[in-house]
Amino acid sequence: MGPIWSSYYGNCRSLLFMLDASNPTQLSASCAQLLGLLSAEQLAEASVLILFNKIDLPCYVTVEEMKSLIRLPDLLACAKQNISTAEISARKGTGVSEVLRWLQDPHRTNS
Ligand SMILES: Nc1nc2c(ncn2[C@@H]2O[C@H](COP(=O)(O)OP(=O)(O)OP(=O)(O)O)[C@@H](O)[C@H]2O)c(=O)[nH]1
Repeated sequence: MGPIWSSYYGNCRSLLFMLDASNPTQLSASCAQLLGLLSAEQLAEASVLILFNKIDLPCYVTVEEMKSLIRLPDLLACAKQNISTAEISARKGTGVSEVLRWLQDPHRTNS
């Protein structure tokens, strides 16, 4: 779906980017897609929430290691957007209330 994402950039204020925390083999491709989104001019004002999903599944790489592999500290420092992260399990519902709070937070954006 990545090639058509740009059709949805207009008026986008909030961006939820979901990574599969149970499958590190997708990490580099996901990171490249994330960098593309963060560098899109139309998304410069958007608030970004990076979701590490499927934390209920075992994985040989921890979420902290994944954050390091995608160089999250550098992204937070260099991106124009306000970026937050959350660790969730969409299947079990873990962390989903945090995501809803983020979406409803009026201080997250200026508009
Ligand atoms: N264990 C677990 N499974 C999940 C979670 N979220 C989604 N899934 C399952 O992952 C499978 C793929 O989900 P999709 O929503 O189709 O995601 P996708 O991006 O198309 O596919 P994947 O890359 O495999 O995640 C489905 O069987 C979902 O039920 C989760 O948090 N934990």
